[in-house]
Amino acid sequence: MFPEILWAVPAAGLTLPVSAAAWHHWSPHTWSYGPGLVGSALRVHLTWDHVSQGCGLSVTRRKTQVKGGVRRVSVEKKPKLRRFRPTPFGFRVRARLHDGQTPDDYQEALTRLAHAWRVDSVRIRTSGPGWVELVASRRDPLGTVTNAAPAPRDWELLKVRMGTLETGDAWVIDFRAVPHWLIMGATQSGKSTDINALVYQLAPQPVALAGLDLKGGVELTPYAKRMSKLATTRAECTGLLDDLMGILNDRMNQCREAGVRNIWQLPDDVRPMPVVVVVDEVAELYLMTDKSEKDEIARTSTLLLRNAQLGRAFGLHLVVAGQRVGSDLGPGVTALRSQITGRICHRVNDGETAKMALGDLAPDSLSAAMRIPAEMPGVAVTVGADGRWYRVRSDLTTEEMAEEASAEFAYLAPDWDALVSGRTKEKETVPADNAVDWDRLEEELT
Ligand SMILES: Nc1ncnc2c1ncn2[C@@H]1O[C@H](COP(=O)(O)OP(=O)(O)OP(=O)(O)O)[C@@H](O)[C@H]1O
Repeated sequence: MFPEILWAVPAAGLTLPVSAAAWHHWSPHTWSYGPGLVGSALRVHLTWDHVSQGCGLSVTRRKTQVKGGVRRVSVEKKPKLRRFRPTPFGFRVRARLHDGQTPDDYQEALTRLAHAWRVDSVRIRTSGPGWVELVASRRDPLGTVTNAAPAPRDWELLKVRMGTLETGDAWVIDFRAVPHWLIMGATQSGKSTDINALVYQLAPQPVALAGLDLKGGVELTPYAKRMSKLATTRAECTGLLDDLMGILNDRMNQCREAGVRNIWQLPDDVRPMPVVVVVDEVAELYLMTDKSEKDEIARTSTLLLRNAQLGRAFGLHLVVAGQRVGSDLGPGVTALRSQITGRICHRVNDGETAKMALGDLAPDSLSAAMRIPAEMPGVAVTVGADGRWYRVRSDLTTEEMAEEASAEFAYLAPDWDALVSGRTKEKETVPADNAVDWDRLEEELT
């Protein structure tokens, strides 16, 4: 369709035939990223005809050919490529979908594309009506450790920057989009670092934090100052979950009376504070050491499930972490998993746990999860708001950072009893340097 033009590659002193379509995507900007990128651009555009055919992305169309007499012939039509752009690790490019194609067709072809383009990986970055944007990385963007940046003071409510996606974009957890998260991983795989990041970044926000830690509290006690409630025994866990059910019921009534479906539709001044509950080592909640615990476990399991089912609309969010979950822990675990749409699967020791974490939402991600190497802690496969899976690596948030943030923002932790009785949106105590709003006081007195 486009006339072939002769395009000189000055750096190599070569002259190559390049289509005008390809020329359209190159710019002096492309050159500035070096010969690697130019090589990739050449490879992608010059080989796109047969690569798209080989990857099953071309379609066969019937066409009338006039040459040597009018006749109908079949031609392979490749998808159009647009917007070739450099990225820190490679490039991204948009492909126009043929009629009848969906981004899933590209999802299936990603490994084939990576081999054809001689890159480490190709992933779908984003898609829209009729197009899909692919991002190709020449080396694994997750290979480097990034220390967490200081928590932003201009936080967005219930959003936490966890790390980096393999597309090079930020990996962000947004509890308002995905209310509950399951974090799975073997020991030393990076689960606690995720919880550190959550505590560190939620601490300055007007959010209540609570914890269930059946490892005797060793994991969450450092953050107790910022937590409104920390349960470390089975009885305390049941009590805390009972309290959450009470909060849930109050919020339901409040929403019903106001004629709204969720707390986010309530006016700012009456909207109750969101609560994020961290459950560490979830298997401990379900493991029975003797038969007398049976009823208590069943009760805990039901309460957790109810909170997961109803919490979304009423600002109750669960983060459930553990080394292992399997159906052998009882039907409650499988039911709980089905209520949790956010999944993070670090390196795991058994396929069953990976299946529990990802199998129902992204079965094609299992092999990627099973291949996470032990020498890359923090690397995980996640499924989030867009329903796609991504390889990710968390930023390194240390326990000290989270502990310091907990102490600094301890004054923001609402009193649990007040929260349960629905009396408070925020703890009445304020930091010393901000203890009295003198201007307001003066105004009120005069
Ligand atoms: N994103 C990351 N980049 C680099 N190192 C990391 C990352 N995440 C975790 N680590 C390191 O890996 C080690 C284990 O991390 P972490 O304690 O979070 O794992 P864990 O799964 O909670 O382990 P355990 O179950 O034994 O508590 C720590 O030394 C931590 O510093």
